[in-house]
Order: sequence, then structure tokens, then C-alpha cells
Amino acid sequence: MTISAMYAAPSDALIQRDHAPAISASNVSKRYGPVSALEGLTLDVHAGEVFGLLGPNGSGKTTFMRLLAGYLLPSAGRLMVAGHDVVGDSIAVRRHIGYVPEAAPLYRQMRVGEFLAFMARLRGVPERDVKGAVERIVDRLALSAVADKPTRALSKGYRQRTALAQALVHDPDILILDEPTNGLDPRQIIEMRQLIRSLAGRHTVLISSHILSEVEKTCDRVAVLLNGRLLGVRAMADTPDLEAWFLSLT
Ligand SMILES: Nc1ncnc2c1ncn2[C@@H]1O[C@H](COP(=O)(O)OP(=O)(O)OP(=O)(O)O)[C@@H](O)[C@H]1O
Repeated sequence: MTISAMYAAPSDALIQRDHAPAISASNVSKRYGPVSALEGLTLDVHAGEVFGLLGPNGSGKTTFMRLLAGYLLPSAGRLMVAGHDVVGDSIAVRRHIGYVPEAAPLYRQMRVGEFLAFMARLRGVPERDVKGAVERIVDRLALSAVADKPTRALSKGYRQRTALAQALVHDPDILILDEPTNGLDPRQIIEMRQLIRSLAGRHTVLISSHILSEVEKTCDRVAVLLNGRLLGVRAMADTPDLEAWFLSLT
């Protein structure tokens, strides 16, 4: 399917709502030698929702995201993304995922437009569709003012937005954002939150954070992780006091 057809067609994410969860973890564990970073994690993320992973430093949030993105392999358990196994079908999984790590590399010598075109090609967007895909994402994320600037010259807010654009340029169903507001100023935090909310529905968004108020304002549902273990999952609509719930768990 061409990227233009992907934009025109109802997204896989919406189709999946009636079928498989966008992300499904069954008893997933990850060890780094003697360190247990995730312990028997079982969790479903529904298509089209913004889902928050909340936990202090070292609770396993980044490890879970890196497993989903195929950068790491689980030590045990089964992890499915858009109906594909991350171990057995990693190429299909990568097509469905856009990932923004906490410190996203931006190839500092490239201009923003060039960088996005480079990332689109890397993700398998056909050559004839690259220009259109870049134009669409530059427009959608309001990057036109900086499209000709080298990425090294960007402000932190624009850098974060460019990192998000590279993760969306191939129009994945699922977007994974590790601490997306880290280091942003208050206005940039608000803009990033609005941007994430605007992606819900068409995309499934998984974000990590250790800031309760951030999760409260951005997410539809939240999971609390501590020391690699899942302590609970709640819909924000059913959680009038996130702080009280969090404290009751930890
Ligand atoms: N490459 C690694 N080798 C060894 N231990 C690791 C490695 N990466 C993470 N860990 C350990 O795994 C545990 C979970 O780390 P992880 O980075 O997934 O947590 P986190 O919740 O994302 O933390 P943060 O908010 O600080 O990014 C921690 O104890 C961490 O020290």
C-alpha cells in the first residue's frame, strides 16, 4: 500500500479496535544479567487510546518501550504489536510502530526536511511517496518555519517536535514516546500535550512519564510500574484522584 493510500484508508488502528489490542503483553519479563527490569508484565493497550506508563526512575518503562520497538528481546513471555509477535515478526512490527526515545538522535548536520525524508526512506516509504509524506508531516506538526534549518540549530521544543515527526512520517498506527515532555518549558509542555491528544483515535499512543499531572492531563488510561512490576491499570475517567490511587499502590 502506498503512503497516500494509507492516509486515505481508515487506519489499521481503528479497524483493530474490534479485533486484537494494539499492544498485548502476556507475562513479559526482561532481565539484564542479574538485573530484573520487567517481571511477568501482562497488559493490553487498546487501539486509538493514549496510554500512560507511570513509574519512578528504574521501574522498567524504557525497557518495555525498547522491547516493543524491537531494540531488545524479551527474556520470557509474549509481546504482540498490531497482531504481530515482536520476536517472530519484527519487520511487520516495525512498520506499525513509531518510536521516540528519550534522547532522540536527529543527525545534527541534516536539515529538518532532509532528515524526515531520510527517515521516511529508512522506514520503507516508496521513493515516489517520500516528498508527500514529508510535506504532510511538516504541515501536521507545524514545522514549516524550520524545515530548511539544520537540526542542530533547533530549539528544544522544535527538536522534540522533529523527533515526533520522524516517528510519524511512515504513518504508523502506534506511537511510543519515552518521556515526551522532558526538558520542555511550560508552553512547550502544553503544546506537546495538545499534539499527543490530537493523535489519539487515528493512532494508539503509549507514553512514559514520572509526572502524575502530566499523565492525568494526557492519557485515557494509565498503568503504574514499580521495580518492573505492574501494580495497577486504571481509566482516567474512573480515577478522580490519581495521586491518592498512586499512593495507595506504591
Ligand atoms: N542496559 C542495561 N543493563 C543493565 N541494567 C539495565 C539496562 N537498562 C536498564 N537497566 C536496569 O533495568 C531497570 C529498569 O530500567 P528502565 O530504564 O527500563 O526504567 P525506567 O522506568 O525507564 O527509568 P527512567 O525513568 O530512569 O528512564 C533499572 O534497574 C535499570 O538500572
